[in-house]
Amino acid sequence: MTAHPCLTSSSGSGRMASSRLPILLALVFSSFSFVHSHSNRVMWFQDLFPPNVCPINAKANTFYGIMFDAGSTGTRIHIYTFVQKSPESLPELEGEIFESVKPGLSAYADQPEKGAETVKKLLDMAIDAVPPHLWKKTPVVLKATAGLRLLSEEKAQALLLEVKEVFEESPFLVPEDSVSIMDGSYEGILAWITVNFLTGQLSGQNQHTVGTLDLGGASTQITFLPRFEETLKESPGDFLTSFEMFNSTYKLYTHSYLGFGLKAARLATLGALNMEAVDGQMFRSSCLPKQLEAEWHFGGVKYRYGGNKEGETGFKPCYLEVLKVVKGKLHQPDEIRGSSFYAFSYYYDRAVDTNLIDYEQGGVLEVRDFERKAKEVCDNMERYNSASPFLCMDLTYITALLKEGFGFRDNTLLQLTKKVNNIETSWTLGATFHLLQSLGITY
Ligand SMILES: Nc1nc2c(ncn2[C@@H]2O[C@H](COP(=O)(O)OP(=O)(O)O)[C@@H](O)[C@H]2O)c(=O)[nH]1
Ligand SMILES: [Ca+2]
Repeated sequence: MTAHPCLTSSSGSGRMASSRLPILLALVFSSFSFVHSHSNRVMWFQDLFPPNVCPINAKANTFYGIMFDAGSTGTRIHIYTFVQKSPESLPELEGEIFESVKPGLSAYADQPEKGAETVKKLLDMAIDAVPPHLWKKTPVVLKATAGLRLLSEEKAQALLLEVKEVFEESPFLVPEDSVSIMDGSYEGILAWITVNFLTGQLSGQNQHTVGTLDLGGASTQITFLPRFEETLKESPGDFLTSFEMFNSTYKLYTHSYLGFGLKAARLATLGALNMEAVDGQMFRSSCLPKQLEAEWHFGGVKYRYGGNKEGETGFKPCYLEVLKVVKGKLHQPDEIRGSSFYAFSYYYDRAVDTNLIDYEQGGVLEVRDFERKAKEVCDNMERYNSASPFLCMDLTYITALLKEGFGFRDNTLLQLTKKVNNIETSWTLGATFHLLQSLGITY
């Protein structure tokens, strides 16, 4: 029996999202979201369309791009669908299938084959999602971020090599350099491209671009388009990068701070970052519940940590501890103090965890909202015991990073966003545009 072309199958709980986003015109959205929970599930529209007009599989002008984000805390696949309506028009982004696994590749530092296996499982989703006749034309790329940057060259390369083999055994197009560690400055720029593309700021005449803040597990990025001459003059040279996209050149301020992601900051606060032979040693902090004693695995290393049994706990001593991690370590461009930023990843997750924003909707916060919440959590540590024991430390770190690290004001506005028009706000979309452009497929 021939399968209906609308029939897709999925190996996990992948999410299919779609939104049509013409690139240079005003945005018109028609979106839906769909959750696969079993394999071989029929798409919602199977009965609505005869096979020859199936809206996804039957389009001759549909093409795909597969981008893996090998982050420090997880590996994610983003399968983007594009549609070119006529030879003259620019392709539109139609939708995204997204799935993730934990832990990230760096947790397999000593078992690279096992690490690559997690990538293979995700790639099987793409086999189901992309019609077979397009496999050969669909590029697949993996870019690793801070988790792999922190591993030794040898261990990182062994992981990348195994992943490359998985790609080469797949039916997809494997471009040169398909598996690599991404330069930190690209991480910020590509996320900035994604957010500003999705919010329509890269099209038309009046572009009011927004700055972006990404807080990962091991590194954090800040990116914006400087408007003031002083910013260009006063920023260190390697914080400014020119980038060409959609026929425009953007001179962006961007920096990736390695070791300043949320989880790396936990280790730094505990005094355990970059420590050799930490096995058995107990790290204590006033940011943790007094009686707590536990173990934590990060980047393939086991850490023992606990509260200040006898000493102080609460926001004040915690803030002082965290301050040591950030104070004087980050560049503070004056220009950003009064502007607003899009913030995602762990900024978003911790705001959701503490009911500052809704998980689906996101929301707008001021920097001081994180501080207020940090005080509430740290000064009532036992009440928040059910959530992560690191909640107080995480919120205090976010507060210190924003205020003392980047130099934001208490009332600086943060637009907390996970998705725009059903597409994940991740650097992966910007990276896919860049990839398609470099392959001459589009843009
Ligand atoms: N909005 C969004 N957040 C993501 C995505 N992928 C990862 N994150 C968030 O990124 C954080 C983890 O950072 P990770 O990428 O593992 O660490 P990094 O290597 O230091 O960047 C978590 O808060 C995740 O929720 C995504 O596709 N979209
Ligand atoms: Ca990341």
